[in-house]
Amino acid sequence: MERGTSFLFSGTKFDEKKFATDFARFKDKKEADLLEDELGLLDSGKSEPEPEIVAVKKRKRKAIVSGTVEGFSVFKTSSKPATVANEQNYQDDENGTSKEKKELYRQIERDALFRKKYNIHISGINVPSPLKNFSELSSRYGCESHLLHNLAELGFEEPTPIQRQAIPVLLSGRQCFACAPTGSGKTLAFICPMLMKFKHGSTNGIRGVILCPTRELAAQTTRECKKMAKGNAFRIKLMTKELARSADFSKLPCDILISTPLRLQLALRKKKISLSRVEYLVLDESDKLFELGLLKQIDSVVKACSNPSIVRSLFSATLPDFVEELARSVMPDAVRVIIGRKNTASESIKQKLVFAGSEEGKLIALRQSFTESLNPPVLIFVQSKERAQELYEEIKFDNIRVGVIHADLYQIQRENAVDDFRSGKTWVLIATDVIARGMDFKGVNSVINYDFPDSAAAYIHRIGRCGRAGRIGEAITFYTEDDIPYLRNIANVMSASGCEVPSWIMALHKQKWKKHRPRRDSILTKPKNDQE
Ligand SMILES: Nc1ncnc2c1ncn2[C@@H]1O[C@H](COP(=O)(O)OP(=O)(O)OP(=O)(O)O)[C@@H](O)[C@H]1O
Repeated sequence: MERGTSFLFSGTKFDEKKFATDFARFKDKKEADLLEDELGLLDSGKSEPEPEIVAVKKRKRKAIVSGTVEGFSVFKTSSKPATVANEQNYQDDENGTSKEKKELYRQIERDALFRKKYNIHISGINVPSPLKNFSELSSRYGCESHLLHNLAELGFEEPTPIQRQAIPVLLSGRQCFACAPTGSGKTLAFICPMLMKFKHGSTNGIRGVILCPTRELAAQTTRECKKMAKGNAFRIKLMTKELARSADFSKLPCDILISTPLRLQLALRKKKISLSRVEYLVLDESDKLFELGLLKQIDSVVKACSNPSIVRSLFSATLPDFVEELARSVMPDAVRVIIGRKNTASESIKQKLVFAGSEEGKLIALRQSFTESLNPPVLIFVQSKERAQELYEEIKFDNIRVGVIHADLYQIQRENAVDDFRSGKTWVLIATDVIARGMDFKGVNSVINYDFPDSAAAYIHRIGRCGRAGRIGEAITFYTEDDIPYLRNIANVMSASGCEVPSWIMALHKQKWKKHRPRRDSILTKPKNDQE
């Protein structure tokens, strides 16, 4: 094993005393304070030149997922870009005077420079200017004052790059697919235009739907949406199991519904919900939602959202070619917004690979780092529910406040695991990929990939639980002999985000990656019955 695994947890000695201080830090530090710390976010982007109004590049791409997806044809009916009264139109005006034309070109130039500064790359015609600041929400779009007040209360002083561009795009009634690094504020980028467009709560049926791949993420997004809507009588509902099974939405006022695809599909089957008035549909973590297991559910939701002027958007930190291809084919006029480079990890995360030799080696390395130094909160990812439980059983008596979360737990246990970790009651959370996407735990210092991730996207999302909103984070990935063929794939992500990778790893062949989940020896050091 590599010497000194514990150096990876740069920081404090792991003893009871230290626990007390840090525990207080997690518990007592108010969210607003934390957010204030996070405002360095905007200066981090490196510019990469790209022409401003770019025709869709003709690229050789991989074949799209086979099989037709009926509901997606619905996209085609509503993809005409809306005319925006309040927005500059870049199209050449035949009758325009040369003075007006000159001003238009100047504006295009100013926008191009501004986008370059914030590493914003766009494709599409007539893309609205990015936001210079949040007050433009009211000067350009007539944003209600309570919304600006809520932004200020949350400590959001400046829009992040994705917010600067995606908000005007969606407010202009344009469909959009957006890719921006983990922790870069995508949630607000799709919530804000919805709340602005809806203005007030109404009893006319559901107007906005946000789909998230997991219940935990749906619950978090609901909470964020409510925070932003504070002071206005919006009905923002999380689709719970009970609501999906028995609620009659014709009698249940709801403006914005946040759900997993499965629960919404269940409710649609019961025929107690209508999505025909939905004006905004967001597919968050869209590449995950487009995986084969969820595609049918997504399809039935898309079909049910039959309003011809609906605005659909796709958001994720990873946008594989097949998703982009699918999105392009069904939303031909959509604006594409990419922040930085596609499919890269956040640059504020220090990433390391550690050879652990064997399963036993991993456990020794983990224990060693716990006893020598630990900088909680720490998230540990493993490849299966069984292994999550095993690792939990192994370290729960190690004088560490540890929790576990995976899909085999009851809903209440999952909720408690998340709440305990958020509040600082637990310091280490062992998890499967169920919380790898979208979860925003404030101040996670380290992510440990105890088991090698099964794809480059999984890696990017897992480690993206730290280093959020401009903070720094540390990601450690254990590997064994079984994982070596896939090292290069992770190494590429690491080097693309500026981390050093040993040259022998960069010299390895890139393996074609099919979900890498090798059979691994049990983590348990004692037979199951001997574990208390
Ligand atoms: N304008 C802003 N200024 C400061 N902080 C912000 C701003 N917008 C969002 N944040 C904060 O940044 C953090 C990350 O935001 P968010 O969860 O939306 O990231 P994300 O891009 O969706 O990440 P992921 O890809 O992991 O889902 C949150 O804590 C959020 O409150």
